[in-house]
Amino acid sequence: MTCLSFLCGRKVDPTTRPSGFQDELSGVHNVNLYSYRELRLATDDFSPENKVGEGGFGCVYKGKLKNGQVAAIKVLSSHSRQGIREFLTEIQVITDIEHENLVKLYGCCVEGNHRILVYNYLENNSLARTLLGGSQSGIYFNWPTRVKICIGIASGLAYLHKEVRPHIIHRDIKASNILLDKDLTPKISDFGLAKLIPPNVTHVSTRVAGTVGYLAPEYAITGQVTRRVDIYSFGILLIEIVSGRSNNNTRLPMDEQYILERTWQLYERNELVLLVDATLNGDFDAEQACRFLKIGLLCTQDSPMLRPSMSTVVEILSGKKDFDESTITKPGLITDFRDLKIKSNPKPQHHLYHTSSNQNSSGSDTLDNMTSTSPSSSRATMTFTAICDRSG
Ligand SMILES: Nc1ncnc2c1ncn2[C@@H]1O[C@H](COP(=O)(O)OP(=O)(O)OP(=O)(O)O)[C@@H](O)[C@H]1O
Repeated sequence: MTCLSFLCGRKVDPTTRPSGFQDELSGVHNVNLYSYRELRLATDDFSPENKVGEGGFGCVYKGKLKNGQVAAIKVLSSHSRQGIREFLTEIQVITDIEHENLVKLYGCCVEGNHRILVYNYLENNSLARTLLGGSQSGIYFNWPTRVKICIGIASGLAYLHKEVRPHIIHRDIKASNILLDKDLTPKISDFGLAKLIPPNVTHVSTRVAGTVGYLAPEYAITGQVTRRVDIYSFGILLIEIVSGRSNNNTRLPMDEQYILERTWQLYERNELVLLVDATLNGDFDAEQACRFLKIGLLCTQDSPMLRPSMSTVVEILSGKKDFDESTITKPGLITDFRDLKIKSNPKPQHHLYHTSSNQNSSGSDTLDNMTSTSPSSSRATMTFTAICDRSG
C-alpha cells in the first residue's frame, strides 16, 4: 500500500485511467493507494468464499491486508459511469473523516480499469439485513441496543452536518447503509451520493437521488438538498428501528403498509406503543420507545423548517433535552403527494411510491437520475426526471 497525496499523484497509465479522475480528486490529500496485487492477495483472488455482499456498484469481499488489518473490499463495476462518480465522491467525502459512527475508508485502488474501495471490516452486516431482514441473522436487538444504535446514527449524522467542514449531507440515509460492528455499534456507510455544503450556503440544488420511502417530499419535488433531507430519512429509520419493520411492507393491510402513515395514525389515537417491535416481548421502556417514535415524527414533519437539527435530535434522544409534544405537526406523507410523478426515461411514468419491481435488500427502491448504471446492476437505479404534476 502506498500512502500518497493525489496532488503529488502516483502515475496512472493515462490510456486506462478513468477520465477526470485526477481532476476530481485534486483537492484530496492523503488517500491510501493500494495495488491491485495486494487486494488480490488479500481476498485470495476475490474468491467467492470471501464475498460478503453485493450492492448496486459491485461485490464486497472480506480480506486481510498486508499490515494485518481485516478489510471490506468493494470492487466497483467497470461499466458503470455512475459507479465512477460515486466512487470519486466517496473518496472526496470521507477520506480523513473519523467518527465512531461513520465507516472508515482505508483507501482505494485505481489501476487500469480497476476501481476498488477499501474500508474497515464490520462484522455484523447492515441493519437492513439483520434487524429488518427477519430472524435468520441470529442477532437479537434488545431495547438498550436499539437505543444505542439510534443515538449512534444520530451522532454520526450530527457530526457530518455540523462538525465537518465543509458540512456534509449524506442524501441516502437508510437501513442498508447502516453497518454494525462486532459490538453492534452503528456506522453510517455509502457516501456516494453525499453533497458537500460550502460555507454560508443553505441548500444545494441537485437532481433527485435517494431511496423511495426515505425521501423527503420537498426534496423529491424541488431537488433542493438541505440537511433537513437527511433528518427526514433519519426519522423514518428511527421508526424502523423501534418497530423492527421496514418503511413499506406490502404484506400488511393497506392502511398499515406505510410506516409513517401508520405512526401518525397511532400517534393521533395515543396508541404509539402498538408500533413497538413485538419481538421485544414487552421487554422495553414503553415511555422511551414512544418518545423515540415521537422524535421520528418530529424529524419527518412536512415543513422542513420544523424538523429539529441532528444535534438537537441527539440531545433529545439521550434525554438531555426535552421537546414539546404538542408542537409535532403532520408528517410529509407519500399520500400527500400522490400526484408527484417520477418520469423514467424512456419508459412511462412511475409514481414515486411505486417506481419499479426491483428492490434492494431493505425493500426500497433507489432513485438516482444522475446517470445510468450497468445492466448487471442489482440496484433499482434508473434515469429519472422529477416533475410535479398537480393537475391530477
Ligand atoms: N465495511 C463493510 N464491512 C462488512 N461488510 C460490508 C462492508 N461494506 C459493505 N458490506 C457488505 O456488502 C453489502 C453490500 O454493500 P454495498 O454498500 O455495496 O451495497 P448496499 O448498501 O447493501 O446496497 P446499495 O448499493 O443498493 O445501496 C452490505 O450489505 C454488507 O453486507
